[in-house]
Amino acid sequence: MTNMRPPQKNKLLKVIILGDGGVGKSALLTRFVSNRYEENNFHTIGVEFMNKDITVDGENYTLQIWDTAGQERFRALRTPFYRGSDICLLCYAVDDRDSLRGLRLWRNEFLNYADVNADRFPFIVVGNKNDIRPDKRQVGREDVQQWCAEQSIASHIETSSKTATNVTDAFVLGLRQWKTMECVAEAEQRQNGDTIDLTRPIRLMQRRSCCTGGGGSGKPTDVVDADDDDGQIADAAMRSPSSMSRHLFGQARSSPKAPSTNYRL
Ligand SMILES: Nc1nc2c(ncn2[C@@H]2O[C@H](COP(=O)(O)OP(=O)(O)OP(=O)(O)O)[C@@H](O)[C@H]2O)c(=O)[nH]1
Repeated sequence: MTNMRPPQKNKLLKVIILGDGGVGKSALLTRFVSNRYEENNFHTIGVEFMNKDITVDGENYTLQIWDTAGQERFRALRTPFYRGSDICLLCYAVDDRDSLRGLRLWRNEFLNYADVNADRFPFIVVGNKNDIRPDKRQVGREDVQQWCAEQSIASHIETSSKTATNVTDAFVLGLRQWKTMECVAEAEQRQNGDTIDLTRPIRLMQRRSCCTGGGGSGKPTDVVDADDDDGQIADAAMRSPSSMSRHLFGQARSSPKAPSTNYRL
């Protein structure tokens, strides 16, 4: 007989990346999951996702990250996939002022289709391409801080998929914000008497309490500890076991990033 506990499954969180076409959403995903960067990317058509295992503050997570098409003409292809998101990265490029302005529309589109409480949802504003020459920069940190304050968004980070700066940190920031909000929601639930939402049975079963200790024996790709703050730091899909392959929804594209498995609607 043994006292060993069975290995705990990773918590599965759905992360969605939104923003104008060309700000670098696909590059961010590729850098985070595969640690690769390609200079010439094709526009995403529809949506696609990749999974990535990560350990943060001693807890194991599988992030299912959805990259969406930024071009307006693909709106109908991407919006059905907003539901069930746990974290949203709102992405702009620091050399494109309009892409920051556009985030208000992206946030509204997400709120419309994801049906979440705007005040209780972890939005992270990500300013990509911060490797560009200073004279090319169109968005200063003060501009973003002001924008975030107006939209009541607490978290902002600048990244570069090209130089791999802060890319993991952006996802970890989202994860920590999600965890904070879950803890607040759980505390409120306890105060108001436990209420079980029977409309979300699968997701409830997938999660352990966010306030309990970590552990688990998954095979994390990245490990981030609590102290690392300053350092480099559609339901069928949710059940996908793959952690590295890229899955396409909508039309496939002729891209060097073609996935090993394609799903088409
Ligand atoms: N300098 C620089 N260029 C980047 C960076 N990330 C992406 N790019 C470039 O920006 C272009 C667009 O990148 P994508 O990742 O395809 O942009 P996207 O937001 O996914 O675009 P859509 O698929 O149309 O929504 C590509 O040519 C990339 O090489 C970065 O961090 N720095």
